[in-house]
Amino acid sequence: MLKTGFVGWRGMVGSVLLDRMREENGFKRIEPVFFTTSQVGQPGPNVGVEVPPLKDAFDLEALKSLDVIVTCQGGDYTGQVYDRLRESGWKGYWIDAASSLRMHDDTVIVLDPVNRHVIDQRLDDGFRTFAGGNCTVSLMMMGLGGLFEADLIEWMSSMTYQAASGAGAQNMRELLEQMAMAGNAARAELDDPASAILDIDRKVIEAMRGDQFPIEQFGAPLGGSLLPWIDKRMDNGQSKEEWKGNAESNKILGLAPNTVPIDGICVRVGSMRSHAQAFTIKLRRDVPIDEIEDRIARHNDWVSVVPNDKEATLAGLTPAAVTGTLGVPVGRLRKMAMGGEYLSAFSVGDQLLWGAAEPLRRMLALLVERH
Ligand SMILES: NC(=O)C1=CN([C@@H]2O[C@H](COP(=O)(O)OP(=O)(O)OC[C@H]3O[C@@H](n4cnc5c(N)ncnc54)[C@H](OP(=O)(O)O)[C@@H]3O)[C@@H](O)[C@H]2O)C=CC1
Ligand SMILES: N[C@@H](CC(=O)OP(=O)(O)O)C(=O)O
Repeated sequence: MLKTGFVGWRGMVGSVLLDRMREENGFKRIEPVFFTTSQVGQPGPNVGVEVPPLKDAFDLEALKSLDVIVTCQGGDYTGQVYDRLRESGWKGYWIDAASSLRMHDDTVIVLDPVNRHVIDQRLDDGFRTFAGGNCTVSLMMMGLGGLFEADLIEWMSSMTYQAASGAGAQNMRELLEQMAMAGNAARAELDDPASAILDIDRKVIEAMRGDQFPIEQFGAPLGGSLLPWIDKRMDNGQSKEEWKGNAESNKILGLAPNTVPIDGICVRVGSMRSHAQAFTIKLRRDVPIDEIEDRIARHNDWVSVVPNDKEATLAGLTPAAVTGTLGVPVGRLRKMAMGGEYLSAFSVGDQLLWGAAEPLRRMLALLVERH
């Protein structure tokens, strides 16, 4: 059995990973060891098999004894440990949720329903470092995998609607605090059906612009508003989140950079934990819409096509409908006014499941299968 260390399992992504592993009986097939940066010696989590007390996540000797390390602890941790571990001669498998190693030449970005062929090839070639993709990228590729597989996409623009969870647990709390404060600012007027909506609106915007409005995490009001910038600025004016769309997607598919150009604007909205994206897709040829729907729906077990009507869209193509599930619905599929080669699409997916934890869980399961 592969001796597998888990770092970052207490965090948001790590907790979702543990839940999924419990659901799939994943801990029965490995020898799990749990690590911590803050609680050394305390009991490990209940995962249905006996586990030793928590070990120090910076203890290189303990890490070197492992066959596999799965980390959801973040890029800072990876930066402090990974190189030293490899330099010490450790040849185990490193599976990472963070972005820091993704674009390294010796790292494979894992999303096996889309790039199992790339993963298998790299494993045969001796690759030992694996990273989950950016949440928006993974969810986009799960949704549109059928079009990529058939090489139907010439280029694509993706406009995102990203949930608060992508920024972290504290940000989810802050979003709710903001919503509560905005609502409470107009409480009396809301309780009075005769009050004027413009009075309500004025009180809410005053609260949102006031000194008491909680913006420590996001830096600006998100509840009742939106934030059209995620992550750092790149030299070309893109945000880093936008840059990842192109760079990571092509790498996932094993393609040279920019083979399928992908660009757009990434926007934080007031969803809790499901990202949504609107796509403008330039097809290589004018493919009939029923063929497009068929290719999308057949690509993997989690994608589904939502009929392009209001009732089905509101019932199934929203963060409220999708959160907590592994489903990746794709809808609003139609040819655009620009011509038959231009396709619109909209997708939603839970950014902690397929967007973060699930590709890592499946990569570990794949290693278990091969050993
Ligand atoms: N959030 C996201 O959407 C995505 C995140 N990622 C990557 O995963 C990394 C981790 O993200 P995320 O899970 O959101 O991080 P969290 O902030 O939820 O958790 C990170 C670590 O904080 C420590 N911690 C301290 N206090 C607490 C507490 N009260 N409850 C739980 N943990 C606590 C834990 O480490 P310890 O047990 O050692 O104290 C935990 O592993 C990110 O840095 C990013 O690189 C990747 C894709 C998506
Ligand atoms: N940046 C993503 C979340 C994330 O952690 O992305 P990455 O794994 O690429 O750092 C978001 O804010 O929604």
